[in-house]
Amino acid sequence: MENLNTSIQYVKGVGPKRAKKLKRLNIKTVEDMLYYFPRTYEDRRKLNSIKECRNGEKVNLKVIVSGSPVIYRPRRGLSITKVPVKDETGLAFLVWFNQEYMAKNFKIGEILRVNGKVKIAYNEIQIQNPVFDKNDRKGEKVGKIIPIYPLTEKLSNNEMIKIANNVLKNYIDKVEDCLPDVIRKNFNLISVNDALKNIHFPKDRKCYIKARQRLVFEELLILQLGLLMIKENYSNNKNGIKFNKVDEIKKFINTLPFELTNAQKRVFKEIEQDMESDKPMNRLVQGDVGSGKTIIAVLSMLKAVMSGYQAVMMAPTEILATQHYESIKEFLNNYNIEIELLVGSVPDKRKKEILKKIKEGKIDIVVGTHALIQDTVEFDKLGLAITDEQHRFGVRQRAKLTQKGLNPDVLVMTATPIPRTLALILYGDLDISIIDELPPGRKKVETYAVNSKMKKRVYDFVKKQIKEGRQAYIVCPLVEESDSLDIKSATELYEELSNEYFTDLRLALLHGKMNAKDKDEIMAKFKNHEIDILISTTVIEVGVNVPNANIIVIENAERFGLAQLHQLRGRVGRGKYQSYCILINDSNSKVARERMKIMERTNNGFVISEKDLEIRGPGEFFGTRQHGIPDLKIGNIFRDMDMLKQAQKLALKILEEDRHLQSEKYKKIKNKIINLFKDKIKDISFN
Ligand SMILES: Nc1ncnc2c1ncn2[C@@H]1O[C@H](COP(=O)(O)OP(=O)(O)OP(=O)(O)O)[C@@H](O)[C@H]1O
Repeated sequence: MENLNTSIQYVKGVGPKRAKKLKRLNIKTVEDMLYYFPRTYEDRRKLNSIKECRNGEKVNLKVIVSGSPVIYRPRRGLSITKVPVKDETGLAFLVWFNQEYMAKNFKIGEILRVNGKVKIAYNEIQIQNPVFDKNDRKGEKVGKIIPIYPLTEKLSNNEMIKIANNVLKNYIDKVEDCLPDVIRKNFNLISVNDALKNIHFPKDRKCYIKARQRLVFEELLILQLGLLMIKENYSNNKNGIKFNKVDEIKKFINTLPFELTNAQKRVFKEIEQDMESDKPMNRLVQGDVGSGKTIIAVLSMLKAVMSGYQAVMMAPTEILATQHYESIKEFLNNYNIEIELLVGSVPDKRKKEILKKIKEGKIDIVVGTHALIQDTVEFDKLGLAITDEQHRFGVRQRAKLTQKGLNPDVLVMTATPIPRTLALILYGDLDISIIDELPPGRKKVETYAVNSKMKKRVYDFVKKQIKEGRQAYIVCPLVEESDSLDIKSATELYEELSNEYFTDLRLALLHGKMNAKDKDEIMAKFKNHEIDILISTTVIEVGVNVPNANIIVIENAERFGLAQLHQLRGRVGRGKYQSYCILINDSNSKVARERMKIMERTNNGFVISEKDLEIRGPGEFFGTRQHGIPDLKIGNIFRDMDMLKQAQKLALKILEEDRHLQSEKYKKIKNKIINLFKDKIKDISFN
């Protein structure tokens, strides 16, 4: 049973107790440990001298034990063990607290390599709780680069180092390279064995970089291949629905109050072709804020319903689902089409009725939130599933919705433009359509970044706009990670503004913790212009459409990422009025200043997302986790962009040559792909 699937428990130095703790880190087998990478490293190669010791710094010393260990017990419950040591430059003490057994470890004259933090106390140089190697041998702890692992309770880094060491010693030869030799050669990658050894215990920086490169490349290639294979698998499945050519659609388009933009026409054509083919559609529609995605969804649903199927649309929030529901109803009010809204706040009795009707096929179009993916929702004949993602659903949730029909067509909509390279990873399983044109007549939202000293002037400006008949949003500061604090700050701002600046105007407060009915009511009032200023947390961030609102003030704008600012700004500039976005911020940080400048300069979401990638640290707003793609262990889709591009190219080439990875040389990589995706999506058959 000596293979990589061997339970970690049986590795030397582990045992059942440690195995339990390792399980918390998701390390169950030898292989898991091999692929459990250090989070960082500490370079303990350079030796210091005692003379160089500065308070608070970490040092590596080579010393000789110069006297007998002494134990002090200054008070009950505290013992101090001190071992005097020296080198040519001075004298120091190794110090441990409540570890009297340490005293037995040392003999006078013994040579040690020691690593620890310096504490200068009572005129003594102390190294407190140090780690050490004996006999002047470069051992496990001092004299080399030491890996620092992500840890869990009661499991120390030293224990992890030992385990990693044992695993490498006993199993590294069993690891087979999943990358064929030609790929390794072409991309100048080291063997997996060397890479694993050096990622845990790098000899030097160069070895580390080589190791990381190899492992990142492998990881990105596997991910990209997997996503492409899922897409291929899906689109080659001939058992999709063949929707009818529906002439009525043309008539319907002619009755719209506006003409479709060329981009909308092109994208809908792509959708129509997909829908009419016998393969299931799996398409992403990316469009900048306000580019008119809703009508595309409406047209697609109309086509599905006219072909005798049901359609469903899932949105990330109740406000948005309600809004979609209302606009779909309005667009389709001349047709005899049953449309229903299914969200968490629908009362149980009503919900039951709706569910029954959906199952019996009496409802044609259902719009809703997550409530839609519950098991109780069953369709009679689901033909089209649309998700309005705004970065909130993942592959799995999408799959859950899709499984409610028999290979229904799938349309994913997103308003967060993403550079193509990233879209290929985040939405690698989808075909992509882009609405890269705004409806005519839209004016650029004028954007100004100001500091909070200007607030009064900003509010005066808001007042002026409202006097002219417009409406405004004021977005509250984002409070870190805490809903309740968010609400507190929103409530305070609301009170301050109602009592001080806008005493004669109609204000309302909107935040995520309000119940759905209240939220809907406020949104409805705002839409009907019964409210002048909506003070809100970021719940309005996505998709809200009130064309008469022409000004948005964002407080503490520096706390938002660029994509989010762009989304928020997208709430205005949706009608015929010149619109304004005021970013209030007092931050002096370079990144914040740069963000504000970009916002002032451009209204184009695609440009903004490219810039965002350039200036921002990785992973700030679109954590891959949200997308449901497997977590990356070592690669970083932002920092490793170059490698990502290479891996993407290679993946396409490999699949061109061998669509199902059937040849012997890809067998190992195929197994890795299947393994990686197995818990993510059910029923993927890589035949
Ligand atoms: N071709 C068009 N010409 C004029 N107006 C249009 C056109 N297409 C859509 N609109 C209108 O533009 C507004 C924005 O459209 P929609 O709400 O679909 O945007 P969106 O793409 O969903 O944006 P967001 O992601 O910001 O919600 C709506 O009021 C819609 O009726």
